[in-house]
Amino acid sequence: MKRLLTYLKRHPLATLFAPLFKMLEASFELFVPLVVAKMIDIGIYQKNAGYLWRMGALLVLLGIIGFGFAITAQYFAAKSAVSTGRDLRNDLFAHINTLSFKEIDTLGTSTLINRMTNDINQVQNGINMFLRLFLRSPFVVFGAMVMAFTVDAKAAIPFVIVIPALAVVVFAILLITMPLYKNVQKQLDDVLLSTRENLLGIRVVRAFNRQESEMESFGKKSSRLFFRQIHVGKISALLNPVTYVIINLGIIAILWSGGNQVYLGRLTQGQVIALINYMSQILVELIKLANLIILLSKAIASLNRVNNIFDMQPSIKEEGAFLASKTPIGSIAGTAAVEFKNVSFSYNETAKEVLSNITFKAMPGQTIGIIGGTGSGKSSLVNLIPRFYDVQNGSVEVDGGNVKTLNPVSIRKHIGMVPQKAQLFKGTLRENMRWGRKNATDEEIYQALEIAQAKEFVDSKDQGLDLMIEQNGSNLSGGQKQRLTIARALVKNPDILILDDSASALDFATDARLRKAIKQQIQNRTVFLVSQRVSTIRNADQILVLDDGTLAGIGTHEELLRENEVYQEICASQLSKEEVPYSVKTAN
Ligand SMILES: Nc1ncnc2c1ncn2[C@@H]1O[C@H](COP(=O)(O)OP(=O)(O)OP(=O)(O)O)[C@@H](O)[C@H]1O
Repeated sequence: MKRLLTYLKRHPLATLFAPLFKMLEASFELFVPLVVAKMIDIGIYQKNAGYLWRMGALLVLLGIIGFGFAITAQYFAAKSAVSTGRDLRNDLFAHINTLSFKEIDTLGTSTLINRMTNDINQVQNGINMFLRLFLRSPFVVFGAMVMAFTVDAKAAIPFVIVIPALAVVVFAILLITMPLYKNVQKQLDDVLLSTRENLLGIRVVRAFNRQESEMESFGKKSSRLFFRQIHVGKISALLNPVTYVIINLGIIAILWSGGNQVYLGRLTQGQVIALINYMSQILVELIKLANLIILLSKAIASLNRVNNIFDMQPSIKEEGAFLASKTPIGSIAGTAAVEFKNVSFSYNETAKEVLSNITFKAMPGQTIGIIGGTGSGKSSLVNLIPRFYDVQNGSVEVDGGNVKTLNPVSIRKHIGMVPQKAQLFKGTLRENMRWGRKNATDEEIYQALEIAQAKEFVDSKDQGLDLMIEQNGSNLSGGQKQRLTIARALVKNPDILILDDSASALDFATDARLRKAIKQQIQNRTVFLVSQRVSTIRNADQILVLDDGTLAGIGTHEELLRENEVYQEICASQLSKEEVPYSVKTAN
């Protein structure tokens, strides 16, 4: 709540004017029954047409002024709500961008998207309604009661009974329904998450012919939402009949006692009508208030979920010593570009270690091949170099500095990372290529495309660097995307290039040409080549063989082929017998 207040304070005028104008509108509304009473008692009773016209005009005037105030209040309430929503959304997006992968993995992307969209929208709607009604409704309820007493204290006694009775009913129903509405909201979350996951993975769903079972599972979640909504709806539906019964009993009481008073000449007919009108105003406002409370309870639940993300602190902060961006890595003679010293790592403290006791040195200009079975820890290992995660034991050093003491942004400036999943963004090819270096020239981009073996296919498209890339690169093939992501990393001209299985969708010939071009054209750069293919890493200066998170061997292709059983097994499954002359125990 405190956080929300600081956001509302950024728009003080709109936030104050909205309830203020709503109160002014309500004040005008409270005079209407009095004017109607006068019309009955004087205009109709005395058959005074002139008076009726004047009072009629006054009613129209009250209506126009009230309408003006209502529109102004609505404008300010919407302005405050929308501005607060925008600020919250921007700040939450910025905050999510500071979170480390550890937190993002824990929360999950779908949850984060939900917080950014649905939850902030709920908060926005809550603010809008709150500013419009939180002062107006209680003001009208008590104002109408006070006005009723000014009409006639004795005849207004039913108000003293009806208002508390109404309040008790409304709040009892709210008390029962509020937790139920929370459940509805939770289920709605579930449905939204499921929708998002299914639509993002629609190709996989179709490929596995899972439509039926996915529809069934979605149907179940959707039905659960339906039943929860119906259940809470049934209880909420009691609100209207019960409140109408109470109000009508109040009206009967007013009519009965008021009628007697009119008969005795102590009260006029107009005054009785005014009392009935005030009773109706109270009913309408109490129902509005109940709806406001329901909406607020949803908005508060959403606000709490947004706050949970705001309260989450990044485990890796953008602080620490700066790795000089102007001095290339490898300038200090004898210092390794990257060094792992007894590194052990797991994704969370309680989980099994994904990497255990890894020690190796990558000297500047060396190419390091990393090979191992699926899930052996190859991607996890390279993700530690740009400090995407922090290790639990040992240390990862870049250019002689422990990454834990270095500002992660400054480390990443030196690294060109090509992740396993090729990810491009909507925009032109040129915009995508400039992600690592804003001012890269077309010539530099073409040079990178050439090394990445992507120039030919870019040239085959008429638009060249203006080629429009759709969301997620959906208008490109898997291999084309991979080559473009490699080119994007090369445009950055990094000191350390990490290719995490980035050529898996390329044919062998293109893969070979790519490696040759990297070797010839990017010298003095340290390159990490992660692959499951022996052919990709066999010419590396050093090959790390990973087996279930441990370093099973380190050396050149020839050394490992001679001495390392795990490597021999991998080679035996991929290379010809002539290329693997050594005995392999479990070769296939
Ligand atoms: N974000 C994560 N959170 C939790 N566990 C993870 C995460 N990423 C990977 N793992 C686990 O860490 C282990 C190593 O995964 P990693 O991706 O490093 O293997 P890999 O050798 O690169 O596999 P592949 O060749 O299939 O890409 C696996 O058991 C995997 O389940």
